[in-house]
Amino acid sequence: MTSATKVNPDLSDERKKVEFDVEEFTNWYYKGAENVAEKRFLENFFLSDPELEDKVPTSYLSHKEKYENAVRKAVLVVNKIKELQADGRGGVDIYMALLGGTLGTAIFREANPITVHFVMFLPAIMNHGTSDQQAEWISRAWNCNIIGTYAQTELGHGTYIRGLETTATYDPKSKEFILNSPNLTSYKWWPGGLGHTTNYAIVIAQLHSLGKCHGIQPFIVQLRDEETHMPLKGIKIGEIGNKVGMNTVNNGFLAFDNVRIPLKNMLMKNAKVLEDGQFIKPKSSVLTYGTMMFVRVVILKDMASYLSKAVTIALRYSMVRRQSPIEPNKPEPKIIEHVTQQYKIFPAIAKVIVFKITAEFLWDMYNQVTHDLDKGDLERLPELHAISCCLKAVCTNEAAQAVEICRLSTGGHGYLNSAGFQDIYGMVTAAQTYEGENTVMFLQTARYLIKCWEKAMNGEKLTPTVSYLENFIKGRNSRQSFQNSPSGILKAFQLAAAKKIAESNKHLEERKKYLSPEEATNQTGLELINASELHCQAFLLQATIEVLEDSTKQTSLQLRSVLKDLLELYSVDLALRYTGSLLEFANMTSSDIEFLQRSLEALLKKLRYNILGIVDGFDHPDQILGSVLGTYDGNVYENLINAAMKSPLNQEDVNKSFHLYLKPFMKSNL
Ligand SMILES: CCCCCCCCCCCCCCCCCCCCCC(=O)SCCNC(=O)CCNC(=O)[C@H](O)C(C)(C)COP(=O)(O)OP(=O)(O)OC[C@H]1O[C@@H](n2cnc3c(N)ncnc32)[C@H](O)[C@@H]1OP(=O)(O)O
Ligand SMILES: Cc1cc2nc3c(=O)[nH]c(=O)nc-3n(C[C@H](O)[C@H](O)[C@H](O)COP(=O)(O)OP(=O)(O)OC[C@H]3O[C@@H](n4cnc5c(N)ncnc54)[C@H](O)[C@@H]3O)c2cc1C
Repeated sequence: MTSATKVNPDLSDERKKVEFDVEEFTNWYYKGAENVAEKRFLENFFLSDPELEDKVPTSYLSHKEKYENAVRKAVLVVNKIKELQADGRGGVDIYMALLGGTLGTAIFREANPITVHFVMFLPAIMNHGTSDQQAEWISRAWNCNIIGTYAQTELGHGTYIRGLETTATYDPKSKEFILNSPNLTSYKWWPGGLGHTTNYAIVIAQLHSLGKCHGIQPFIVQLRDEETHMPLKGIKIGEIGNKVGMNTVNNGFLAFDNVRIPLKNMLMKNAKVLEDGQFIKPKSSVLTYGTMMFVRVVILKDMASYLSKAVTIALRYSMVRRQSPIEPNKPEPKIIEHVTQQYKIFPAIAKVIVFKITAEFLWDMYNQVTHDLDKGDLERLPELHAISCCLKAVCTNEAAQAVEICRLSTGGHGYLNSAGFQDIYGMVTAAQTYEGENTVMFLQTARYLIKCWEKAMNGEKLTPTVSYLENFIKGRNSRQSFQNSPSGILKAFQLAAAKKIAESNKHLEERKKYLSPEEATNQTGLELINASELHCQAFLLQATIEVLEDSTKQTSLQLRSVLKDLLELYSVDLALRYTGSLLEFANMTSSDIEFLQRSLEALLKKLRYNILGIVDGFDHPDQILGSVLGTYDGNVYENLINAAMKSPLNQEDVNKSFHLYLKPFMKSNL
């Protein structure tokens, strides 16, 4: 991955000090040399296409130009994917790479305007459609003959989906549903691509039949004419305006005025309406929520890749930027020599690996559970729901925080759009809200944990992600002293999570004596969130310990040792961030904290000369990073001035505003 330009000697010197084989790490990280070759092939295939390159940085485009440029590219990208598939190449992974991920964001800078078509519209038809409905819609959608979105959230309700107000009323005479938006708060609001891109949508609406409401159900609805793209009769549609980030996505609003759709357009794999209007209940009412779960699982993978870009930029920059002598009369060091700077970046690098490992773990679990669901087995659905909710919350919260710290670690230059952090942050922080606001996600997990606690107290067997509660109840682990090792810290977190769940449950039960169960839950919300977060942190650490142990058996000693250091750094940092809970619940003492602090400092020192190999090993070409501060050659000052010269204002020496406003203003006092 060498650059044609001369590499900044500060960075090439650093590379000489890396003790392990960077390519070996890359192959380990992407699970095999074949995957790395495929990744590089795809990156080259897409990024070498001049049509996908921006002549002017997209941040200088207007809102409308940004959107139009993104749609142009989306079409090119899908056509290129089809080209690859015609050559017998690629499956779902290509979509993963291009709809989100690092390659997709390199092309779009913000996001792909048709991501929701692939990530929600299509999966919703697959998950909720009968085989007849799949036969009718899937191939048209897959070939993009129709483009759809997932219209669930409304102006008035996003979280509490049982409160959605759009209605779909069945008319047995015409065998049609009539869709209506009874008031302003029932307008659909936020669906990706809804504004001007899509012509179909999965609409989540309250089903009414034979005078009764049967709760929310998914309907497939045509919104625009397939030829003219004009909104169909009774449909009011538009875009909701520009946002913190993801401005290429064209999130929209939508209202219905007596829009009729045929009976067969309700997705009926789970619940059904018969021709006479009779409603057949689904096996489980939560099956309607399946599409959301799929996206929560996918989000985790994306967090690891977005964060891997941010840390690469921050670390490379820190190895060429020199500022502030540490010893008087000595030259200014690379800013990475300031220990506080190391602490801003190294733990975030460890997080990339932890999030990626856990995302893969969760992906396998998701596939297993959906396979079971297809056979009618719902047993592990609550567990998957619970773990995916808290992981989505912890990983998006921590990624957003870490990206912001990376930006701050690059000082003033990080505030420039050309540094690349703004686009990454825009993507990551959006995920804190979409697909379930994070506080609400923590509360969903807590609801499950409390149930598990009650089961464990009754001696019932628990599923693997919560089995540590059984150990706690049987008295195992509870009297152990705190141990400063990844597995010791894991035990401490499991103990803290178990005790916090127990304590929350105790307070919940106390409150239930004088409050309704729901209000008691509300009053206990702060503790429940805390319990959920501890549970999630324990899970992240456990999954990483297990996977690292297994997957590094075949690696070189040098690589294994660096990965072990990173795991230790991750766990020590985690323990230090949660001292409050560990002191309260996990037999930690103040001397343990002192020891952890020293371990942290020692680990930063130990990793100092190997850490560049890790970010180089993430293998992001400059185009993927999209940052003047993170290029492989480290020539940041040349990059900064070159990027500044691309500003439209720098294309002329004098701007017309001088003659129009400044000059008359400045001369007016004469
Ligand atoms: C096909 C191939 C294609 C190839 C593709 C290849 C892949 C390519 C990938 C490329 C990368 C792309 C990157 C991503 C970009 C994304 C774009 C952005 C998209 C953003 C989209 C959105 O933003 S779209 C809207 C999401 N909007 C929410 O997310 C609402 C949250 N709000 C709730 O989710 C509920 O409203 C809430 C709170 C549960 C209360 O609902 P409620 O009141 O009914 O629930 P209760 O609390 O009473 O819970 C009742 C019982 O349901 C249980 N349960 C609840 N949910 C469950 C569930 N999901 N599964 C199972 N069980 C569930 C619960 O555990 C209870 O169980 P129990 O009774 O046994 O305890
Ligand atoms: C970039 C982006 C893309 C999106 N794409 C789509 C899409 O394609 N399709 C779609 O349908 N939707 C989409 N959404 C909408 C998104 O799913 C919702 O915004 C999200 O679910 C949060 O709902 P809300 O906006 O109603 O927030 P609210 O629920 O109003 O949250 C506001 C505050 O209230 C708190 N709160 C709410 N309920 C509770 C509770 N029970 N307990 C404790 N606190 C609570 C929250 O924690 C938060 O602090 C998108 C949103 C964004 C930002």
